[in-house]
This record gives sequence, structure tokens and C-alpha cells, in this order.
Amino acid sequence: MEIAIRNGPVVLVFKSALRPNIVEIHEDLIVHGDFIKDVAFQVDDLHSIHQRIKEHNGDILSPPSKSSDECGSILVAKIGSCCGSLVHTLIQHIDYSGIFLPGYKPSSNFNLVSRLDSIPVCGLDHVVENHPHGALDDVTDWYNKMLNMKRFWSIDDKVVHTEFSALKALLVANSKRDTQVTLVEPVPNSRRGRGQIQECLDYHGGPGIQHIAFNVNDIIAAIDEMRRRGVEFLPIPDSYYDQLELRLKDTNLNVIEDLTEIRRLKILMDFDSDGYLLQIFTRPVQDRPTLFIEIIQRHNFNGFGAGNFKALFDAVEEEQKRRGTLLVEKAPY
Ligand SMILES: O=C(O)C(=O)Cc1ccc(O)cc1
Ligand SMILES: [Fe+2]
Repeated sequence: MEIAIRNGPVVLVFKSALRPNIVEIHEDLIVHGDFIKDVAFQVDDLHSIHQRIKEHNGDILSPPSKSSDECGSILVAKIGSCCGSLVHTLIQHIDYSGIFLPGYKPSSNFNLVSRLDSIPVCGLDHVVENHPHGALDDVTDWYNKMLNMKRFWSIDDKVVHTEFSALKALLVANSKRDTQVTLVEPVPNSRRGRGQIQECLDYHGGPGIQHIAFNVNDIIAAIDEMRRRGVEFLPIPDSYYDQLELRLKDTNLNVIEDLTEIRRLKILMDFDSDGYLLQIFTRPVQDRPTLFIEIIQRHNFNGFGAGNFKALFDAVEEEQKRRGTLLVEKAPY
């Protein structure tokens, strides 16, 4: 059974096994718990991508096929990724004008949502994959070969470390930068802890999607409403905002949002001379400390909040201490 929910251009599909014998879903759930199985990409020319993937011996789970209903047709294929059991559905819209994809019917069972104040989402900014130590070069190669995505930036453990852990991250994206995947790996070193990436790998049972980031146009209103609804975000100390205000004093940046609101809602901010971004991270959205959600608003700023990594990772490690997973060698399950 599948239920698709939409907010602006973003659609999430929730899938569950109705019957006991749907082995492939149950097997995945035993390993990963609730997790992201599929990150779908919209493509312009599925046949040529399929050809490219075949030439590079990619894992084609289902070759391009046409799917139609009374609202038109799409072309769809599915490939295995190099990120554990994650798959990528590739979709080319030929002439489709229905609500989502062929076969989906509108549902009228969402009275609760229609009574809440809306939280408009305007796009999917990026998804983030966690990989084991040493995997990032091969994964980057894979996205480059199969989907022609290029590496745009990287940051290493010399820059990204805390008292307890260290990591490497890099971004692969298409040339328009409207499809972006951040790849992250832990760097084991002499530090004392099991960092957030290793914790996520341990609880997820291997590589997988660690967070998804939604773009909004009014992050203050969005977070205000999400908090009102009870969504839990990572706590950020007041000292972060004291420092932020000092750093901002030395710039000519025109920040539209009210800094008191940014402080009150615990939104993070990173900037350079041309622009800034505002971002905030939820606590994990299921029992295992694996998937969480980021809300992000960009003002002429393409980067990934590297200036926030320290505050962010310190905040996550405070959560790990609370969970009792930071200062141990292996996952305590
Ligand atoms: O790069 C991103 O997408 C970020 O949002 C920053 C980040 C990178 C790695 C993490 O484990 C958590 C956050
Ligand atoms: Fe992110």
C-alpha cells in the first residue's frame, strides 16, 4: 500500500506491507527500521541515461517502461544505488498531467491537515547519504558515471571535527544544481567517541539516507508553526547567537529576518559576503537515531552551512550523550 503526500513540488511516498508475505519490504525493515528506500530523480531523457548505466554495468532493477492512465504517460526505470538498499527511480514525464503519477487517486481523508496552518515547502534542497569510512571516492565515481553528477565541494576531517569525532563530506550535483546529494563518511581517529555518522550507520544497518532538506521561503513562519505542532528540533545554546551577532556586526549583510526570532526558534545561520542561509535540524523522526529533517532557506547562498558544522555537531553529540551512544565502541542494542 502506498500513500503519497505533497507539499508544493515535494512528494513523499509512504509504503507499507499490507500482507505478511511481502518479503522484500519486511527484510528491509528488519535491518533498517523505518527508512528511505527510494530517492527518485526526474530526468529529461531516460533512454539515454539507461544506455549510459548499461554501459557502466549499473544495477538496472527495471528497464525503462511506459506507465499510463487517463491523464497521460510517464517513462520509468529503477536502478540499485551504491548506498546499501537505497534505490533510485528515474522518471521522465512524457505528457503527464495527473496529480502525481499514473495510478494514484486523490484522497479526501486529510481533514486534520486542512485544519492546520500551512507550512509551504518550495523544493527539495538536498538529500544526504551516510557511508562507511573510505567509501566516498567510489560513491562519487558512481554518481558521476551513472547519472553524470559532478563533485561541487568537499570538506574534510581537518575542518569538521569535534571533541569526539570527525567526518568528511562532499556534494555531488547535476549541472543546474537542482539535484544535490551530500555524501558523508566518518573518519575514525584518536578521538574518543562514536560520532553521529557511525551511530547512524550502526542503527541503520549500513549506508543510507541520513537527512532530507526542504526549502522554504519563510523559515520563521515555517519553524514557528512546526514547533507549535510539536516537532522537536536540535537545541542550540544561546552562546551560538551571541557569537553570531558579533560576527554579523563586521559585515554589510542585509538580513531580512528578525534575529530575535532566529534566536528564539533556534535557527542556524551561515553567510559569506554575498548572502546567507538559515537552516534547522529536527531530532530523528523515528525511534532509531537515523533519519532526520532539515528546513533550509537560502538568500543568495549556495553553500552548505559549513560555518554551522561545529555548533550542529556539538548539538548532535549532546543528544548522543543523552541517548548513551557517544562514548561507546558499538551500538548498545
Ligand atoms: O551538508 C549538509 O547537508 C548539512 O546539512 C550539514 C550536515 C552534514 C553532515 C551531517 O551529519 C549533518 C549535517
Ligand atoms: Fe543538509
